[in-house]
Amino acid sequence: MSFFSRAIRRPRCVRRSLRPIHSFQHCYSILAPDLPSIFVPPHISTFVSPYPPTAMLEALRGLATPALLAAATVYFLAWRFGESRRLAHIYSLGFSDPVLSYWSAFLMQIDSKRYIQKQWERVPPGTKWVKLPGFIRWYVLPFGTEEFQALTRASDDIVSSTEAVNEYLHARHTLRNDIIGDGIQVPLINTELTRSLGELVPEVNEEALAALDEMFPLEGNEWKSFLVSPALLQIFAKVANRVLVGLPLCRDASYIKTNVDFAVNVIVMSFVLCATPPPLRDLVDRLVSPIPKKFERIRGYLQPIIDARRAEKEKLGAEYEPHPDMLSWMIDLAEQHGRDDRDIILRMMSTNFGVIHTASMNFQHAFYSLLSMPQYMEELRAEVVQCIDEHGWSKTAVDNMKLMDGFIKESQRLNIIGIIIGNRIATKDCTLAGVFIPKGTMLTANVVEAHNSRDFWGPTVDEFDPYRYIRMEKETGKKLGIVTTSANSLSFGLGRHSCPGRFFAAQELKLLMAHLLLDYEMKFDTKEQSRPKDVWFGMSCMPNPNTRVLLRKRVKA
Ligand code: HEM
Repeated sequence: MSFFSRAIRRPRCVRRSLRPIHSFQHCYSILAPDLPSIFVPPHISTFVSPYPPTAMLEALRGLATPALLAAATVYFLAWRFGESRRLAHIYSLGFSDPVLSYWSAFLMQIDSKRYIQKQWERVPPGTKWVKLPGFIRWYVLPFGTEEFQALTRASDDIVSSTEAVNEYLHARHTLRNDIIGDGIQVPLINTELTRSLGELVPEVNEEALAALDEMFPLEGNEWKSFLVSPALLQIFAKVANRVLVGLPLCRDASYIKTNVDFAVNVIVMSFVLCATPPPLRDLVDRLVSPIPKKFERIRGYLQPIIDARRAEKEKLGAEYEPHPDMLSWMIDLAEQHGRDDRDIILRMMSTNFGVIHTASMNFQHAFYSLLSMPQYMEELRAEVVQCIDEHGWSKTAVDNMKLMDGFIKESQRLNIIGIIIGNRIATKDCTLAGVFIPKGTMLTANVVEAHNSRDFWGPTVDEFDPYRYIRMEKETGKKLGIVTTSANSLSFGLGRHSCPGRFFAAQELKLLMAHLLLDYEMKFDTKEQSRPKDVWFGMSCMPNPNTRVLLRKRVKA
């Protein structure tokens, strides 16, 4: 009684603030009744809780039923309307249960490469498709060759790469795929750009030299330290824009920066929109997206050029010589399809998004592989010198750099930029390699397995061997270069939507590497001169953005 009265006499606010401590005391005494109350200071332990233990247990018991009911409802809804039930017939890499699969998704996010490797090893032989848990959805992957081929051969009206991009990049908002989602500009890369690669070598080469000089300025014979990632982004943006818009715009620092930033904006906005409930996405996009401003800036650069080229064409008539760049091809394309100038500018921005970061990341990986295996430098240099001596800076010379090709391809094999590649969404219920795939399923391929399969690559699968492809070409008689895509070479995706820009990309990667080898001495600017660890986030990986290298001008013999 005296305890009660003491407690009652305390002001209400004090009693309230003590509630958590009292609750803890009660739980503690229930869980460990024999232990002394070591966690509770003596002046507090003399108080009496306003909630006697039995009352609290009653309260908890009262809450238990609604909590259980709520959990059962969530579980039922997840099972009834979620993807898990529709994909129940497909083997799971982890828990298949609609709720427990989130635990698998969590484990997968922590170390996705190891997760998929370990789970893949456990798949029973004869399995056709498997599914990988994500936080947002399941990813369905072909397990065998027949299923992989079914995926690569499936037509666009069954599996859509555009719908997949619309989902994971929120491309309707970020890349304005609501306007340019028909992708009519993509064939220009396969046709006009790839056909012009030979003619473009002198220009690409000139731009590569100018961009390297600008981003890695050196004087005398001193070593100088550079942060690689931002420098390479600029270099690749400039080189690519030499063939996208030509001179002088490709050297305009502000235009280049706007395009590089735009790509980052697209990624950031795709995360923001992913976290936004679908009905609010339009609004959030309108309120926070920096992309419309980027569009206005790019329009400021491109519109005068578009106008000038049209005026020139009108003035010169039959004597007009079109500029050999993507902008000219896009202007013609827009004319054929009756599209306005906004359409052209959006397509140019979308192309820029696809060319800068991918090439820069692939090059960083190859560059860091070279710095960590300097034993290959002399052989690669010798090859470059021989090819240039024989053919000058030409397409033939670049094509003949076989060791360089193998080196970059081997770097792509072992340094992946994500564990899955080639996302497609099933646009209707369908059957692929004999298995039912429901509408809306995200299909994709396992890069980790493709690039590290001991069965395919043999016992040296874990070794970095740039001669691997030269040997394989001799043995099989099949061409096997950076640009070759197959079930075991997925860096450029798969099937009919594999990267059409890979021929240009291979050319620029090789040209830049050739110039670095000929004109620079190089090493890591790190303590042990070792390669900094790649950075993984979820299913994606990028070369360490803090990597610094030491460069100095190379004295040529
Ligand atoms: C090393 C550099 C590059 C890498 C690693 C790369 C990689 C990829 C990948 C993985 C895809 C998806 C393929 C699929 O879904 O199956 C893709 C698509 C695409 N890439 Fe690249 N790419 C690179 C450079 C380029 C360049 C330079 C261009 C343009 C000149 C380009 C234009 C495209 C286009 C337009 C698509 C979409 C194709 C379609 O939907 O049909 N890429 N790229």
